[in-house]
Amino acid sequence: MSRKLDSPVQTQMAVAIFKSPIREFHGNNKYEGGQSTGRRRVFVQTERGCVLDMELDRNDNAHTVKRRLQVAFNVPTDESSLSFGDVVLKNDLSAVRHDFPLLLTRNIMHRSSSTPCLSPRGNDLQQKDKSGPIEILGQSDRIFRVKPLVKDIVKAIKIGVDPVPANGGLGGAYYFRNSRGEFVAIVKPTDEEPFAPNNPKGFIGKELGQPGLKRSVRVGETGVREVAAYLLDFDHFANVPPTALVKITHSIFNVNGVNPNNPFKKLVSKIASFQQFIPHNFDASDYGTSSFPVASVHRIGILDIRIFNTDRHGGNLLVKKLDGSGMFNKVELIPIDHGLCLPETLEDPYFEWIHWPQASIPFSLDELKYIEELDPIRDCEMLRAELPMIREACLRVLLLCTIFLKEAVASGLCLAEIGEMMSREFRSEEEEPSELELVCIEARKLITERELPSPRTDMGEEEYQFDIDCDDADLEGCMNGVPFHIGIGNLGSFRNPLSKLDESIEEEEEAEEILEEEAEEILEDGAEELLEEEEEVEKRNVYGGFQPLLRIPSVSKLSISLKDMTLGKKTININKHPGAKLEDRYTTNSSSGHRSANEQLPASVNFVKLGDMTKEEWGLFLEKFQELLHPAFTNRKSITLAQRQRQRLGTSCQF
Ligand SMILES: Nc1ncnc2c1ncn2[C@@H]1O[C@H](COP(=O)(O)OP(=O)(O)OP(=O)(O)O)[C@@H](O)[C@H]1O
Repeated sequence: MSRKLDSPVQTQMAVAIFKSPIREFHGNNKYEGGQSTGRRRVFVQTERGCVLDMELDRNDNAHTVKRRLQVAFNVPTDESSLSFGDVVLKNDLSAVRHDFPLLLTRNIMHRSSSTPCLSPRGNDLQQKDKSGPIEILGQSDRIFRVKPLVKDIVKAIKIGVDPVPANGGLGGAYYFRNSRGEFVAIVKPTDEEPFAPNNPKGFIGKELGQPGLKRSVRVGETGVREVAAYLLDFDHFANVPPTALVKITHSIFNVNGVNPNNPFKKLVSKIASFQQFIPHNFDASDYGTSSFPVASVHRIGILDIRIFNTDRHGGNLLVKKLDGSGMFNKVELIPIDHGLCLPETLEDPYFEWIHWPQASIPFSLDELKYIEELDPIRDCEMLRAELPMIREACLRVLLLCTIFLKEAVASGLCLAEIGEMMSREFRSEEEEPSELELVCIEARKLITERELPSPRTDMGEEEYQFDIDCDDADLEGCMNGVPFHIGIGNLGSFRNPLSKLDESIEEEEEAEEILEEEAEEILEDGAEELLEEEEEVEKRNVYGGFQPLLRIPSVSKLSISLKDMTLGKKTININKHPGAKLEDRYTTNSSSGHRSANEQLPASVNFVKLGDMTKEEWGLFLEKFQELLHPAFTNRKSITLAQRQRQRLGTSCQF
């Protein structure tokens, strides 16, 4: 049963501070070392974006915190969940770190539009935020570059220099200015991302924590990725502008349901990414790419590969003329907008640079040294320390891609080749796994075989749900002039792993829906145990749900192999146009101007999951993955060679 909550307008009056037991705070210093004393300040963010400051002490547990939040939101403790990154807080709060946001959600996941949402109640809760207008979350040394910017902006706000909304992009973004009126930072609130509840551009329909524009990046979690990209850009190698997560309070921010032109618009607090504004002349989609320095393209490419960037389109590369005279050879590139990197599962990355000539030029010595010195384990530890809410699945992607980069470079591959091996191909509207994904599929198959020593006897024929049209014989053929052989003879009728994995997502979703419906009914009767089941669903969301029965056909030769074959009958329609800016991929098609998330989200396919493996399986998987890389790279080199030979032959034939 849902309790009556406040009106949508009140709902959106984000409140930062109210009286005890959720207290006021005035800066960070007194909490330094708070973790060791058990006293911590946290920001509780609701699924609709409201932000509340709260102090935890050593005696607090999830229940006591929820009880306090019950006072604020009038939602019973057994109807809400509190999470910190991957961790759904049941009792122990030791995972929670000082100064970081917790997410408060209601347990019933699918609500009708009339269902009220978590909202602070009562006028006494509004507008009592005495903390600074901008507070940097975390105390990392690495964000020292952001501090002076914050100071400048706070000064400017005090004398009435207001921020300006940015027009570009799908999400809400605001340019904050200094006292001279110059742009100093761009701020992107997490609840204004595409499809988030307070998106100002009409892309709404989801709540924080749900799958977002890309299913593998949850709504509200792009900001943490922006910061991760900056932190991973050691020595400012790729030139990512300094970025931090902040809690920021201003009346400019969008709250759907509140008239933006209301002169009495209230202050609202948001959790947002805060990035230094870099003056620039163009973006890469407006400018001749031949003038881009090879080193800049390589450095940005190296970063994109490490972080598995799914959104490196031309608009996300700012171009700054260095000489001011328009001489083409003097430009600097600034990579921005890393909100869609480090997805929770592998999908199709997008690398605008992939066909630029610079990407085919071999790496320089200093680039090779930088890559050689990358230590993905250290990178993961650093991110866990600096951004403790980052999800483990994202860190697995970072680890995997860094290993892939290092091994590829050691095998002599150039940037373009590495990018191509990570990218999927589209053939007649069907999306096929990348070579990287094929290696992962094979590695998973090998570890699954280890777990199930005699698959032929363990698995009945009925478990093979998706047969493909394929003779009971090995496949041989020739692709790009390179002969290939795929050994499938032993398996007979085998199940298409790609279809299976896709199907399993649908099954999982159906199962989830049923669970949620049941949960709704039983919750009405106040049944406690379903909450736990719901948390299990949440966990399965996080880890993807391990499927021990997942069987992959025996593919003896990688890469060339599956990549150039259609393995199943299942057609996956991908509604996207690689290369387009995100905003161009989504168009308004409803008269209200609001785009429903479910209407607009493209179908996406997941060929291989990483987050669902246990620690032990993950270790084994990485071992197999590395073993399989060498043949995959050798194969890629022979394809490149064959292509070059064909090109040469083609050229000579013209004469
Ligand atoms: N650090 C920066 N310095 C200067 N301008 C910036 C910076 N970051 C973003 N911008 C500008 O703000 C615009 C919107 O930012 P951004 O692309 O990051 O938003 P978005 O909503 O995530 O976009 P998209 O829909 O393309 O993913 C950009 O097109 C760019 O012009």
